[in-house]
Amino acid sequence: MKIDGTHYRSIWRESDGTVKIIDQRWLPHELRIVALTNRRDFASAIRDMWVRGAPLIGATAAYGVAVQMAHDASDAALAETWEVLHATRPTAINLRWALDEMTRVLKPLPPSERAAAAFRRAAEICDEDVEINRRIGLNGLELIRAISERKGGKRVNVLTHCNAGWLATVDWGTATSPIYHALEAGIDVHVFVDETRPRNQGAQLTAWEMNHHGVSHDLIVDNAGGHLMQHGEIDLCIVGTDRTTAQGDVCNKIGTYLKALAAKDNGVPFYVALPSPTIDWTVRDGVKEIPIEERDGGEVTHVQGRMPSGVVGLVQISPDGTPARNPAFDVTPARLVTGLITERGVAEASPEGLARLFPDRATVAAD
Ligand SMILES: CSC[C@H]1O[C@H](OP(=O)(O)O)[C@H](O)[C@@H]1O
Repeated sequence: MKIDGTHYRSIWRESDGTVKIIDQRWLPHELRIVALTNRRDFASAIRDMWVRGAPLIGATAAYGVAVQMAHDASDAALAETWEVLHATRPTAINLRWALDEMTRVLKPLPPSERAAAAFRRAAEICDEDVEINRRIGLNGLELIRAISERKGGKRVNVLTHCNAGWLATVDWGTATSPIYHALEAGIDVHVFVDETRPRNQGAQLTAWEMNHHGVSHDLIVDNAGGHLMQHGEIDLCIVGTDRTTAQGDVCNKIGTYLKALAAKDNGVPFYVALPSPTIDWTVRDGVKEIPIEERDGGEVTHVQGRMPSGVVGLVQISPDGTPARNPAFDVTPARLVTGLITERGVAEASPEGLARLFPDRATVAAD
C-alpha cells in the first residue's frame, strides 16, 4: 500500500537481486528498510519479528530458500534451510506451506537450476498473496456494504485485532483489505484498532497503516472492545488468522478468542479474513492440535516506544524480575465465528463450508 504517496510492498526484490523488507520493529516511529542477504538474516527476520504476519512469514521464507540456493543449491542445503527456517516460529501454517512448496518445486531440479527457479517461485508466491488478499477485500467489501446500506449510509464501525494489514502480508492485508476496498468504494467506515498487547501490533502497525491510508480510526485498549460492543458501537469484527483448521477453528493473535466471546454475547458478527494457504487441512481440533508460540516474558514486562528524546527504546513496566507468561496466539472455536472471508467467497466456519469453496483441497472429513 502507499506510504506518503509511494507504493510499497512489505517485501520485494530489487533489480540488482537484493531482497529487501520493511523492518517492522521500528514502526511507527522509523521506516527502516533492510536487505536480507543470507539464511541467517532470513531466520532472524522471521524469529525476531522484523517481518511478521502469516502470509508475510511464508513469503519471506520462500525468498530465504531462494537466497540460500544462490549460495548452495545442494540437496543438503535445501533440507537444512527447510529445518532452519521452519524452526523460527511454530504457529503460522504459511511458513511450513511455503517451505514445502519451495521444496516441491526445487527438489526435482538439478542444483544448477534451483536458484533461478526459487526466485521465480518466491516472486509468484508474493504475487499470489497480493491477488488472494485483493479478492478477500472484494468479498469482505460486500459485508461492509450490506451493513452500510442497512444503516442508511451511516458509518460502519469495524473492530480489528493485532495487525492483519498489508504489513502482515505482501500487500493489501487480509482483515484490512475489505476496509481499504470500502474506503475506495466511498463507504463511510471507521476502525477501532485493538492495541494488541504485548507487542502492540495494532497500536504500532495497524494505526500506522490506517493513518497513512486515510482510514478513520480510534486506537483502543484490548479490554475496551467488549464495552464498545455492549453499547452498540461495533457493527462487525474482522480479524486475521495464522492457522485455520478444516473444521473452521481459528488460531490468531492472543486475545482474539476473548473478542469472539464478547462478539457472540452481543450479537456482533465476527468474521475472519482467511487466505487459503492459511488453512491447515490436516488439523481437526484447533485448541488441542495447533502449536501455540510461547514468546519471551520480556515482551510482557517491557514495552517499546519513543522516548521524549525521540529515541525508540524499551521501558520496564513491572518490578525487576517479574516472571511473565507470553502465549502469542489463541484459538477461537468455529462456533464463535460468523464466517470466513476467503479469496473464493465467504464460507461458514465448518468442514462443509470450507469444502464447498475448496473442493479441490478439502481433505479432512467432517466429524
Ligand atoms: C494476516 S496474518 C496476521 C496475523 O499474524 C499476526 O501474528 P504476528 O504479528 O505474531 O505474526 C496476528 O496473529 C495477525 O492476525
